[in-house]
Amino acid sequence: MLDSEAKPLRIALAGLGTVGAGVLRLLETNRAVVEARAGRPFEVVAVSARDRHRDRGVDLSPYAWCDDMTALAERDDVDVVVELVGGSDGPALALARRTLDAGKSLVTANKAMVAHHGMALAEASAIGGGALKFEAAVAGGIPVVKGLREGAAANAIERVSGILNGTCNFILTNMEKSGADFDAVLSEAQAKGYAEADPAFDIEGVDAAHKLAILAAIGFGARIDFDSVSVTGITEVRAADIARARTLGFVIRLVGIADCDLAEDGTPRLLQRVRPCLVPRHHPLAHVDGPTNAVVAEGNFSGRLLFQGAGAGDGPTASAVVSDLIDIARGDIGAPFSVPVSDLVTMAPADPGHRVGRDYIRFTVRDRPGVLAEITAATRDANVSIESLIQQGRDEDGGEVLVAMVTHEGQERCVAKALNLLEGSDSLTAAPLVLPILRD
Ligand SMILES: NC(=O)C1=CN([C@@H]2O[C@H](COP(=O)(O)OP(=O)(O)OC[C@H]3O[C@@H](n4cnc5c(N)ncnc54)[C@H](O)[C@@H]3O)[C@@H](O)[C@H]2O)C=CC1
Ligand SMILES: N[C@@H](CC=O)C(=O)O
Ligand code: NA
Repeated sequence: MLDSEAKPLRIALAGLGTVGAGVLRLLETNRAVVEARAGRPFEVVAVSARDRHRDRGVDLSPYAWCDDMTALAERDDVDVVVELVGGSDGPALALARRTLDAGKSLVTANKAMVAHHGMALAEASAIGGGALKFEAAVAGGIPVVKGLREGAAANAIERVSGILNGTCNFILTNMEKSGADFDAVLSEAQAKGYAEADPAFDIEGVDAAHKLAILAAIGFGARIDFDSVSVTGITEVRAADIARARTLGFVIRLVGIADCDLAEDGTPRLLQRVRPCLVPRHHPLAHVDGPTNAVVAEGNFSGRLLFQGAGAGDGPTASAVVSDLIDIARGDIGAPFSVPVSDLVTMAPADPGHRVGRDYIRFTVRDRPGVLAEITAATRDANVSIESLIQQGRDEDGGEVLVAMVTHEGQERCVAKALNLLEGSDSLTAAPLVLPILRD
């Protein structure tokens, strides 16, 4: 219940784009419910963005305007700064550091900044005493940071995986359903506010990698290691791959997976990868469509946990930002990751070569005799066993055809060796595309 005598939570907001304007709208619409749950009034004191006069569909007149966003951190009338500007470095990072160094709390949706600087920010938060919260940074509106940090806290987490980028999922599912063109669907995702300011972060898989690195840190109690995430985006996936995958009983989704291996001396190693995968049609991730995200966490006592919901867009992301503000208003300023930053372990990256799995491999080849023999000689010499092979169509000009194969289970290093043997071959017109097949 709202205590009318309680001190208001005084908020400054930097960034008034898709998410920032969404936060102001949510606070206007849901003020009563938000304040009742927080037990305190919420007062937005000041705001900052690039353009004061842009029409955002929200009334900015009640709030002080700051041209210099980093000055928000110095204001005596502010308890918490909400950073919704974006960019791993630059003004967003300067604001975040100054906020935490001033002992104030920081709420951010900026996964790029948390993936690159999360450890330093967590240290600043521990020293200054302000909270560091970033629920909106991972899978938008899905309460997965809280879910892992609190709900699954009793478990050793064995694996975290999921569909972590709404833009890519929107593109892949639209290409699958309507045969739409990649660029047209990307423009639609941008218009709907799902994409990053630079959509290359989305389609090249980097945004999903940012989120995976954060989830891995929370799940495994490890220091964030963004640099060791192996990343492949969706730019090389063609409509023809989606069609062939469908024929074989799969859909294509961009999936991030983080799990552990034991090195020979028994120390745990971390494997983090983002790749377009073939997902069997009966798998729960195959039904995650449009901008929806889903995170699967495997706990040693809870079993498989599935978190699913809107991963992008103004409303869902604003919902996550304001839930962090409610936590801060209630006095929850606990460790931003699952344990205090000084207790997070450093995990070296694992070598994926010995991992066993099945792959879809698509070759783009010249339409001439002997090409298939060349490919199968390479797979034979690398000990890659082929389960099925489709060669379809012939270019009208007789130039290029696609050959798609699915392998039997085998070590990843064998597939890498086969591709190595084919490198530089005059029969291939482009680098082969390898899409792992997700297990159940
Ligand atoms: N759009 C979405 O669905 C989601 C976005 N996020 C994250 O939320 C953050 C904000 O994203 P959006 O609202 O989509 O971005 P946006 O591009 O719509 O808005 C960014 C805002 O920051 C301001 N800004 C940018 N650079 C500035 C600078 N140098 N000085 C002053 N103001 C500056 C812009 O004027 C604008 O008001 C990003 O970190 C993004 O990754 C997180 C989850 C979902
Ligand atoms: N660009 C991101 C926005 C949310 O994090 C996405 O598409 O998922
Ligand atoms: Na979230």
